[in-house]
Amino acid sequence: MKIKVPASSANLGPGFDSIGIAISLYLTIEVLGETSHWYVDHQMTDIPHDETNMIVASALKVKPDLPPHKLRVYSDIPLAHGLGSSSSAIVGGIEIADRLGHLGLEDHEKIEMAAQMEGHPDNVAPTILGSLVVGCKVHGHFTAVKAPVPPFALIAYIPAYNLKTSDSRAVLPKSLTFADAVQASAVANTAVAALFAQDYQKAGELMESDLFHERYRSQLVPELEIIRNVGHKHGAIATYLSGAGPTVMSLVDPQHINDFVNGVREAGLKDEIRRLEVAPTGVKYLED
Ligand SMILES: Nc1ncnc2c1ncn2[C@@H]1O[C@H](COP(=O)(O)OP(=O)(O)O)[C@@H](O)[C@H]1O
Ligand SMILES: N[C@@H](CCOP(=O)(O)O)C(=O)O
Repeated sequence: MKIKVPASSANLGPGFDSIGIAISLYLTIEVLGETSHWYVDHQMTDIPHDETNMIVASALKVKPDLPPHKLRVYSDIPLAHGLGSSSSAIVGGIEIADRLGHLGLEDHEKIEMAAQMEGHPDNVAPTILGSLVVGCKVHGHFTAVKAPVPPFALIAYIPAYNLKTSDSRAVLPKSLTFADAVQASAVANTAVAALFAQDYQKAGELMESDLFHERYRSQLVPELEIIRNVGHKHGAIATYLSGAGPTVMSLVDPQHINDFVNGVREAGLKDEIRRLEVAPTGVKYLED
């Protein structure tokens, strides 16, 4: 059995810890036979091969008595780059528990479990449901709603350096004043309304007006402001910090992709640029 899990790009600017989009990079997990102990065969550096591996640990949180198996893992999701690798690992683990344990979990139950493990639903909800999802925690439980997908190309600038989510969260303030929280959530609310209304000029402007996290994190990812400025001249409707960074994501008019990419290169940025698609479906189970 095989499990295919998309990556995700969270926040979309002001939707901090709430909004995310599933994208066309994948974690693939092959579940091989039963063994005496869990073993994860993979080529990633500094990632455990035993039951402490995040995929196995997540599966065991859901069903502690799962019999040990050998897994083979392939991934084209860069680790610690703001493209949701840890959420994909968690969601993959939950799917293993569901399939091997014959649990018959519904999507909303998977979202609840995954978001409880990750702490927020913005990566795990699109990874489970596919496409663009808005979610939150209310009365201790997670809930999520699919939103229309903007018809723009997703162009990711993926810096070579890593940035762990925990390090990027460490620069955020512990609290906001009441007035700042009201203003930041009003921007986010209006951005979501513009996405549902498919008013992309307004949505783009509001996606670039986050007040929750980007201003604190831009010191860690100087490429954000540079690419945002390129986008204003070369056909992007919005540029935001993908997840906790360092990937910078731009929504670009498909007719202007070459202009935009040339603009990024002319601005002196030399790391990887990838055109990604929105993944319309979330985690998938494939018989073989
Ligand atoms: N395929 C995987 N298998 C096991 N652990 C993984 C996998 N992908 C990610 N992780 C774990 O998640 C960590 C990266 O998480 P994080 O810092 O939140 O960055 P990201 O933005 O990529 O989610 C890795 O160091 C590793 O511990
Ligand atoms: N809302 C979180 C999202 C983290 O996403 P990741 O892809 O960097 O794990 C945050 O901004 O910290």
